[in-house]
Parts: sequence; structure tokens; C-alpha cells
Amino acid sequence: MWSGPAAASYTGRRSELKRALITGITGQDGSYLAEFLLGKGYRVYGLVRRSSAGNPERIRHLEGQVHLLPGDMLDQPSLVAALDQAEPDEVYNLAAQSYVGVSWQQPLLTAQVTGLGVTHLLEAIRTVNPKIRFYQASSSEMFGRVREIPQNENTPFYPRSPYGAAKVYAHHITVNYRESYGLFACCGILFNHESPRRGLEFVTRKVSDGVARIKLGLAGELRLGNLDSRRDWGYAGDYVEAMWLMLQQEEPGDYVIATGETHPVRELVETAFSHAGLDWRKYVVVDPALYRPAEVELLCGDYSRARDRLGWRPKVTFAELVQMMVDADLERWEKILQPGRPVDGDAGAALLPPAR
Ligand SMILES: Nc1nc2c(ncn2[C@@H]2O[C@H](COP(=O)(O)OP(=O)(O)O[C@H]3O[C@H](CO)[C@@H](O)[C@H](O)[C@@H]3O)[C@@H](O)[C@H]2O)c(=O)[nH]1
Repeated sequence: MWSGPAAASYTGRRSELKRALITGITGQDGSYLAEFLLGKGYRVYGLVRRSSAGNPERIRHLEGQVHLLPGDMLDQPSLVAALDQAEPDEVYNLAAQSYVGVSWQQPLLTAQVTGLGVTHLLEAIRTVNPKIRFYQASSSEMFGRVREIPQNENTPFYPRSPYGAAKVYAHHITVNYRESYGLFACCGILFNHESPRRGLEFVTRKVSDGVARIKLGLAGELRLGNLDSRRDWGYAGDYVEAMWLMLQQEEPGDYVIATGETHPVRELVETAFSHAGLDWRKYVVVDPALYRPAEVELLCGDYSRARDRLGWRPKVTFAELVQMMVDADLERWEKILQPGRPVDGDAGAALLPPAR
């Protein structure tokens, strides 16, 4: 196991702790990473868009511990200002339009934020302080139509969505800035990673939330798309440690972070329903409208480079992950249903057509 600095690591600054800036801090990964870095003694800054400032649920419990700065991946001056203010040693870019299904509906926004936004940030780092260590959230969606199983850092990319294409651009531009300017820039090619903090639109959380609502009599069915696609699902809490480890190495590099197991969506569904004592066949409706225009059929990651060089390995198993998510959603709905508490439905989302 790699033994990096266990607790707070000091920089050249007088009596100051290491500092990190996280973009996308209000998302699932941002919230886990912020907790992780605080635990290591970092001073943690988060870049927040005006619109997500109104959605701080995942980091509400860290209020007073993380320092939020206004900014937007599309607005380079705001990135420069955030870097000037935070003076980070490390920047973790977790900001993105991260929902694959939506990327067909908003292909240009996805390209701008998920793709070009990374160049804005790299340019800002290059001009403000090229010594900053940079982590880019690359994605297994870049592999797309895979021709090799499992996929590793040398597997060719063949993206199957506007999101995947934007991530390929972001990955290559990060590698290019490392090679052109000598930036300490790393790409973590993360396979699907989930948790009770996952957004409700992603399939794991849609399923765990659906199971909880059916179990508690709040819903009678769950509509899903393609049950045959296979994913390599890990626990987000495990994966943020790998992000940090990448930036503690002597040399920058790119790493696949995965579990090495692949499961069909159907197995996810079966596992989640049976954990709640339900037969999924009675409740799941396959809706062709939820199929994607192009699908990534199979993802399975080979994380041996991360294991050998970073000493990283996943801890939570697939079954433990699914059970953790179902239990968390059952608990959440039971709390919501307590007498006297209004049900906090998402009225805005209900007006939109179902997401695929
Ligand atoms: N979201 C969703 N997916 C469904 C549904 N029914 C079937 N699926 C299938 O479930 C699979 C997983 O979909 P998502 O959970 O939306 O995740 P993703 O497309 O694999 O993308 C996630 O993982 C990437 C890493 O590989 C991330 O980069 C990306 O941001 C996202 O987190 C896809 O094959 C999708 O077609 C449904 O109702 N909703």
C-alpha cells in the first residue's frame, strides 16, 4: 500500500495547510472528496455556480468547513479569480454536465461545460500558477463501443454520446497541457460510481428510490430503459481516495478506477428489489422511450495500474453498494412520511419528459 502523507501536509506557506479547490463540489463526488480532504487536514475551497448555490444539500453538513467561491466553467475570469483567492496546491475538476441521457438534448452545453470548460480551467491554472496539481474527471464513457474487455488506460476511445465525446476532448486536452507545458495534470478514468448521494436521474439511484417508494406504497411501478447494458459499478466514497492519490505521486499519470466486475442493469434491479423483499418482475416496466439513441453496451475496468502504483483498490462490493442505496432511500422516505412533514416533491422535474 502506498504510504503518502497520512494527515495534514504542509506547503511552503507559513503555518498553512495544503489547499484544494474542487469544481463541482455540490455533486456526489465533490461532497465525498471535500469530506475526504478535510479529513486529511486540507483547507477546502469549492467553486459554485449561482444556480447550484441554491442546491447545497450534499454539502450542507460541511457548512463552515468548506469555503465556497462563485464561478463558472464557461467564464474564465471567474476561474482566475477563484484560483487567486484560494491559492490552491491542488485543483480537482469534477464540474460537468454529467448526465449521458441529457447530453443528446443539450449537446452544445455539454460540449462547452464538460469539454471546453476544462481548457478554460487549464488556461487559468497555467497563467495563475503552473505548479498547481490538477485532477481531471475522465470517464469510462470515453470507451463507448468497446472492442476490448476489460478496458485499461491503453484501450482506444469510441464515445457513443455527446457527453462521451466531450469527455474525450477534455481528457486529451489535459494530457496535452501536461505534455506541452509540463503541468502536473492527471486524468482519473472513473467507471460508474454510486452512493446514496447519487442524483435521482442515474439508474442506480432511480432504482433504489423506486424500490423504496414501491415498498412504502408510494408507487406501483418503475419505468426503465435498457436492462441489458452492463456497467462496472463501484462506491463513490472509495473512488475519491484514488483522485487524491493520483496527485500525491512523483509523476503525473492517467489511471483507470474501477472494480473489475461488470453487471447488467437487470441484475442491479433484481438485487435492489430482492433486498426489499420484492419481486422486480411485478413492478418494472420496460419503456422503449427510455432507450438511448446510442448505447454503451458493456463497461468493465482493469484497475491494475492504480492497484500497483497507487496502492488503491475498491472496498465496497456491488451487492453492498446496492443494499446501502436501497436502505438509505427507505430511511429517507420513511422520514419524509413522518406525520406533519410535507412531502418535498420535485415539482420542476415533474414537468419535464422522463429522462433516459
Ligand atoms: N439513467 C437511466 N439509465 C437507464 C435507465 N434504464 C436503463 N438504463 C441504462 O443504465 C445504464 C447506466 O446509465 P446511468 O446510470 O445514467 O449512467 P451512465 O450513462 O453509465 O453514465 C454514468 O457513468 C459514467 C462513467 O462511466 C459517468 O461518466 C457519467 O457521468 C455517469 O455518471 C445505461 O446503459 C442506461 O441506458 C433509466 O431509466 N435511466
